Amino acid sequence: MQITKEAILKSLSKVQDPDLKRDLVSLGMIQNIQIASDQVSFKVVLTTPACPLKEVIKNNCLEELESDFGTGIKWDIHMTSQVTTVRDATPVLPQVKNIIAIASGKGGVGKSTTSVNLAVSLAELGAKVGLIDADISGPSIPTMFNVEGEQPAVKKEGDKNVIIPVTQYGVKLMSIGFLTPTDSAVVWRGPMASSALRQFISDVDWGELDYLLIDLPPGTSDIHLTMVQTVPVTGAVIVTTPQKVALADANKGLSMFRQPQINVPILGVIENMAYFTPEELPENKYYLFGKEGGRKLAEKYEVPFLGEVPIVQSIRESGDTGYPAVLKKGVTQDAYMELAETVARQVAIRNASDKKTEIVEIKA
Ligand SMILES: Nc1ncnc2c1ncn2[C@@H]1O[C@H](COP(=O)(O)OP(=O)(O)OP(=O)(O)O)[C@@H](O)[C@H]1O
Repeated sequence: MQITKEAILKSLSKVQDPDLKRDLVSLGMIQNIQIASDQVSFKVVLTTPACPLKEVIKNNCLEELESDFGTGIKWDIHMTSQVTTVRDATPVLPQVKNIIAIASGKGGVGKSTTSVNLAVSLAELGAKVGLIDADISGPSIPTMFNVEGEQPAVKKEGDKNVIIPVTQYGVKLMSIGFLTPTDSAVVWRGPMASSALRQFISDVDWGELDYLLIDLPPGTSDIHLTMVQTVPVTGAVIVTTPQKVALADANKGLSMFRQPQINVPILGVIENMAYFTPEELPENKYYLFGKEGGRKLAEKYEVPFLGEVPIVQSIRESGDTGYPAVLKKGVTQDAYMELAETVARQVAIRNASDKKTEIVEIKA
C-alpha cells in the first residue's frame, strides 16, 4: 500500500482505545503525521496523563501499520496526552477542564485525606490540578498541605478583587480554613459557607486546570446545592469505609447526585480504610470494618469501583504533618497513584459520552 496520510489514518482507524471503545482516528487522537521516504512520525494524543494503557495502544498501532505497510518503515510514534473536557462552552471557569466533587455520606471516612492524595497524585502524573476545601465541618486541607496560617494574596483585575490560590506540592488550593484563624471557634452557617464556595469558584484566579477537585462536607447540605447551582460539575466521587453504618449514608450521598434535578454523573466509589495493614508486612490484611462494602455499593448502583486504600498508620501521620502519603515511596504511594489513574480514566470515559452537565436551577 502506498504511504499517504489517508492510508495511515485508515490503518490506524482499526485501533481502538480500550477504555473509550472507539477508534483512535474518530476520537481525534492521531495528530501531526509527517511522512519522509522510509520514516513516518505521528502523535497519539491520549486522554489521561500517564495512561496505563499507553504501551498497549502503541503496540496495537504498530501491529496494524506493519500489517498494512510491511516492516520496511521506521514508525516514530510519540505518545502524549491532553485531558479532555465537556466544559468548553461554559461561562463559569472556562479554563477548567473538569470539576470533580468528592463526597461522602458520613464524616470521618477519610474524604479529605483521599482528596488531598488524589490531587497530589494527579499533579505528580503531570496534570494541572486545583483543590477547593469546602468542608465547613472541619476544613483540614491547610493542615494536610502544611500551609496552615497562610493567607491567599489578592490582586486587582479592573475593579474586581481576584484571589490568588495558595500553591503547595504542585496543587493550587483554596480553603475555608484560610478565611478563619486556625484556633478560632467560628461556626460557619450554611449561607456564609455557600457564599464562600461561590467566591472560591468565581473570584479565584485558577488559570488553566485539568482537574479542579471540590472536597465537600459529609452528607448532603446547602453546600452541595450551591456547588451544583454555581458550576456544571463533571462528576462525583463517593468515598466510603466498608462498614454497614457508613454504607447506609453513602447510599444517600450517591442517590442525591442521581436525583433527576441534580443529575451529576457518578465517576465511582472509593473504599477507604478497606483493611488494616502493617506497612512492613503489606501482605497481611485485616478486614476490621468488613470486606468489600464499597465494591458492593458500586455494584448495587452500577457505577465504577475506583479502588481501595488500606488503613496505614503513615497515612494518618502524613495528614497530621502536612506531607501527603502519596509523596513517600511504599504501599500507600502505589495505592494512591493507581487510584488517580483510575479516576482520570473514568473522567475521560465520562467525557467521551459527550453529555454536558448543566447548572442546576432549583425552584424554592
Ligand atoms: N487510609 C487511611 N489510613 C489511616 N488513617 C486514615 C486513612 N484515611 C483517613 N485517615 C485518618 O482518619 C481521620 C479522618 O480522615 P479525614 O479528615 O480525611 O476524614 P473526612 O471524611 O474528610 O472527615 P470530615 O469530612 O468529617 O472532616 C484523619 O485523622 C486521617 O488522617
